[in-house]
Amino acid sequence: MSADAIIDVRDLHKSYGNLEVLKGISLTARTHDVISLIGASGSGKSTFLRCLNLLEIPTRGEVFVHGKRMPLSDPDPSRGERRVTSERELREIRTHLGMVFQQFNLWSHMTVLQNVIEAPIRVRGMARAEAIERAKDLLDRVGLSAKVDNYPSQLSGGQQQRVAIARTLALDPEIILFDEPTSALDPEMVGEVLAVMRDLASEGRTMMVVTHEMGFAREVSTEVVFLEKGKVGERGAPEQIFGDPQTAACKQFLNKVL
Ligand SMILES: Nc1ncnc2c1ncn2[C@@H]1O[C@H](COP(=O)(O)OP(=O)(O)OP(=O)(O)O)[C@@H](O)[C@H]1O
Repeated sequence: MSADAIIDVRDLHKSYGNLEVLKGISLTARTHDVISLIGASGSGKSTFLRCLNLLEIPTRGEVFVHGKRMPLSDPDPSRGERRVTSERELREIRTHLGMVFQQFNLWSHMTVLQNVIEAPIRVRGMARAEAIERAKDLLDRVGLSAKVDNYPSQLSGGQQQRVAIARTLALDPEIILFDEPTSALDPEMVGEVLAVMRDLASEGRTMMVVTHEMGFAREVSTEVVFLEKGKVGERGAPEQIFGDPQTAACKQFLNKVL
């Protein structure tokens, strides 16, 4: 593993009962990488992303974050189940991995500002005044300084997703995992969220993005990974994948979506 790898995934497998969803995926994300995961519906993109921070428990394979192995018991061939061996370690490692979900997942009983300051105060023990100052800066960056005292239900989907991004940034994670961040949005709101993500990429944030937005994948990624039926079908620079795909499956997929 190279020294600057933030996430190193080795031979990841995931099954739900008899359904084998991930069939051995290896992938490394280094500082400043923007990796887009693309592929047909059901190819395993979201499952892969959720295995990285153990929101799903991989059946086999390992995930290393900064060289530290995610705390999982060894695969048990008889039962196929693995368990988290240290909740404390998992919590610690997760602070390096931010995640933005399709459905925003904001706390509905908290204002926008409270949503953003909660984790820094609770997880990092940051002083309240400092957390508020930082949160206001972040909300300004995502264009929402006027909404700090609103509740999520008073915001559009695009605005809620921008709050979710600010909330993730508040912990200053080394990599941000985006799980189809624009899929739940009305079309007119997709652009404002992608614009924030483009800004993050241009300032060198390390990101892994499951997306159906091929324009974003093509223009912003440093690497595109095409998943096909739970395996890496093809991977490469965006100009390679979009300009000259090598596999029939990737060509067919791109013909359908472009
Ligand atoms: N909790 C679960 N239990 C059983 N099967 C699941 C579960 N989560 C996902 N699957 C199945 O795993 C497969 C891959 O799903 P996943 O959501 O990872 O695909 P995807 O590539 O992200 O698709 P999409 O682009 O439609 O979101 C699908 O067949 C799905 O039905």
